[in-house]
Amino acid sequence: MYAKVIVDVPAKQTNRAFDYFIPEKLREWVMVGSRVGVPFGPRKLQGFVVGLQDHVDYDPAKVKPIAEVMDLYPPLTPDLVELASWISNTYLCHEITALQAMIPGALKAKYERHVKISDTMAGKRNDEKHTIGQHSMLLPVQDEIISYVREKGSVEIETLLQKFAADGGSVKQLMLEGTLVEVQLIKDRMATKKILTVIPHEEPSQLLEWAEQLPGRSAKQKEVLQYFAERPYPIKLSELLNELSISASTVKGLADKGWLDIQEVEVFRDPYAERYFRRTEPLPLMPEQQQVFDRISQAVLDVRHQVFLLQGVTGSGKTEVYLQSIQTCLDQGREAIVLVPEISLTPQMVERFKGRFGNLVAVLHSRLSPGERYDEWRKIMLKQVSVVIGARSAIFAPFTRIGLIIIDEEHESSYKQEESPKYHARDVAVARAGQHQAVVVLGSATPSLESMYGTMRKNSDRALEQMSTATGNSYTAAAKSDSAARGSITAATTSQAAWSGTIQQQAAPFELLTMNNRVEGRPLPRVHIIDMREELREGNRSMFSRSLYKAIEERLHKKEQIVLLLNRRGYSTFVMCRTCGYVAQCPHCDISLTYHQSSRAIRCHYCGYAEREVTVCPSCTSEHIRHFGTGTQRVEEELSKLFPGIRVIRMDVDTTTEKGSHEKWLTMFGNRQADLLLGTQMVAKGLDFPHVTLVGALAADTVLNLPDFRAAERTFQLLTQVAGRAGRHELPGEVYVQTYAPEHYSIISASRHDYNSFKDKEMTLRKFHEYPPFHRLILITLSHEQIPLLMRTAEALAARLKELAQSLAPLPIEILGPVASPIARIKDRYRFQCMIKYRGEASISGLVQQAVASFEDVERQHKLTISIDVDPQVLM
Ligand SMILES: Nc1ncnc2c1ncn2[C@@H]1O[C@H](COP(=O)(O)OP(=O)(O)OP(=O)(O)O)[C@@H](O)[C@H]1O
Ligand SMILES: [Zn+2]
Ligand SMILES: [Zn+2]
Repeated sequence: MYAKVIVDVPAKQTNRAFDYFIPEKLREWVMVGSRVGVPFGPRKLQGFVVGLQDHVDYDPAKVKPIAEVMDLYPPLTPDLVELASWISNTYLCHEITALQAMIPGALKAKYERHVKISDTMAGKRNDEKHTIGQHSMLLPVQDEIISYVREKGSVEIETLLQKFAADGGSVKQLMLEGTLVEVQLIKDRMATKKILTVIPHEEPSQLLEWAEQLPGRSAKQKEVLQYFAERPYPIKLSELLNELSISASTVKGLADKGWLDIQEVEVFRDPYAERYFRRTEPLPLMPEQQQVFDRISQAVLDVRHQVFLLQGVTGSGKTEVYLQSIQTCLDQGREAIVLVPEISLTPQMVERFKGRFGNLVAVLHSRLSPGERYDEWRKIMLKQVSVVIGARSAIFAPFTRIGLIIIDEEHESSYKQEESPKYHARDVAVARAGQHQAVVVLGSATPSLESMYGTMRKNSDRALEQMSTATGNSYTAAAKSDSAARGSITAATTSQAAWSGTIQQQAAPFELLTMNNRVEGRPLPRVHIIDMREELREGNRSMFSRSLYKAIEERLHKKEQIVLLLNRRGYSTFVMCRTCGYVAQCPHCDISLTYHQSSRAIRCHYCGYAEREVTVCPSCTSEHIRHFGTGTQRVEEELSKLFPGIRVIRMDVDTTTEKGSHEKWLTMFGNRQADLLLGTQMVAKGLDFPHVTLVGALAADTVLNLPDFRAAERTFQLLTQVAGRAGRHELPGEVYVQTYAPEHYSIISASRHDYNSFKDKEMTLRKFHEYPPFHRLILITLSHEQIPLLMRTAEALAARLKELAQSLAPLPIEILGPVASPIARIKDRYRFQCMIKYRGEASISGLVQQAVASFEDVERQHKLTISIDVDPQVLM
């Protein structure tokens, strides 16, 4: 038997599977998805088994054996292995990068250099050691070193050198003469947590009998046996000691007699262990909810792969539909994955799922410690749970019987990962659901235009797609030919250049489901647009319009609650000299520094560079330096000036870094310990507080000015979402939107809760400008320290792309650029970009791969980087 293994080296030369022989003793253990240790050139590396086969078509003597298997159960399921290959093809990343993204950080390999006693020495006495040819005297310290290593089996070199620090030379000597040999071990970054546990393995009657036999002075031991006779269950050693006020030696004495067992038992680090979740029952559904639920649950029951786009206004009760659909899925004995944006993975959200499904739910988010994350993941692995709720990467949960995948707030840009693998969780979800004949529900009040387009797509795209797949295949040969074998390892025959698996490259059209009403017929809040230019003309220079000011005052009086959104990205946070116009810039990036009031420092958000605040202009020495404070901090100050005694909770990156802080603030707000919740986008999503009757958006339109074709869409989404926080329960809500662009269609549509008019207008514009979703984009960013080389390479790459695009003539492919990136320098590296615009669902990955491959030498020799982003969300 042979295994195909992808090794732990993200490089072009190793981006394919290598063949290894499976030794007899490992046959039972090696499966598709196993982690294995394999010899690779002079090293030993971790790798993933991606395939098994009976024979190889070349001299089997050249195939090296697998050295070890890392896990009892493979950490990846076969469908995930296939998905990794799809991701690598779709998003143009190394396959190992995709595989690594699917397992928890705790399982990433840690390579350790150890020494052990050489095989020839193993059976001998220390003083029988031989150096080359001659017998040598054994120094006492060498004797000690050998005995130490012998006892331990193997010792990390670092540890050994530390222990025998004074005699480092002796260690080296022993290694040189071959008494000690170096071995490389592959270890996990994190071990499972084990706790000493006392286990009674005999009947209570037997325990009592033994208690009788004990002499009188062993009263404590008697007590322990009696304790277990009454309560014959395992208990943590520490707990037992505590409970009976005894010492460990008492219990150990009993264990030595064989009357009790003390064992290390694996425990799960559970971040929610101390929390109690009140059980909830399914609510009787509203008519619109019922219709939607019927469609979804029928597809689940039919075991039919279908993607639904659920467009439901804020407060229409989407979550209840998710919960009941999941129940259908669980009743069928299948599993469900729920993705929510990191930022809205709030305690409120977790509570709703834990409340309904209790211990069947695992939670995965980035605020867990690596240990907690690992343990939640293992609960999935060991099938102790059937629902996982988590951020983006939870789409890789190692379930094997997926029936339903839900993506809440599907329009969120955070579903796209910005580092390699640069996948979009929504597209991965559709692919994975296809593997399982599962249902996908994309839910949002403001669906992305991409998903909306998915419901409009006709089969005419098919023809185009088939055409391009055929062309894509012609690149397979090119990719194959450059696969130089390494050492004695022979290249596997499969090439990864063109997708040939079972995942459909193009899914069937999505089905649109809508819910236009809030539950129990509650009205959507009334939205007022405030023209801030008008305010200025009337002499109001404050950041609050007169009407918003009055509205806040009124809520404070009525003891109702307020949510204020400040979209920080567009707000002035820089340091400027009012005399000469100097703006403090990062010396390493082309970006202005941000003022942080709490630390009185100015910082770069890209590279972390920081300096103390300036009081004198470095350019003209004027003292008229103006600090435009971090948006939210300044608003907070202003609020307490205008409304003395107002209780404000501020939520932004500065106040939510600490673990659990998110939860703390929201609980406080929920308990009405504050009047006003002020924050960045964090306050816009998913929150459901009954006493919030007023929502204000300060500087609503700042995103509109960003150089991004999605600016209008993002503005519309953000305003609709934040407006949706008001009046969700009995009390009706009201919203104030302050803007300098009151006539913009995104703001007008949002104020009327009119998704369709926004969508129609925006679709028309996108189509006209040939932007997504009608065309697709691939962004290629090149960076280097020197402009001339960078420019030359960027131009050559663009030319190469154009040349290759020519050969696909009937397909409309446009190569734009190269141009300097909107942020032209980051961390002292200049940046240029090329954009590829193309039609249809065509896969042009082969073309891009081939073009980029011709610049590999430049990349290596000059440390130039070329990064590829398929379907980019951020164009900076
Ligand atoms: N069938 C129902 N009967 C009574 N109350 C319901 C029903 N369905 C949902 N609700 C309640 O209505 C409120 C709004 O529901 P939910 O938060 O699920 O809306 P949503 O569509 O997810 O909104 P958003 O997009 O703003 O997050 C919640 O408090 C929820 O408990
Ligand atoms: Zn100045
Ligand atoms: Zn910087």
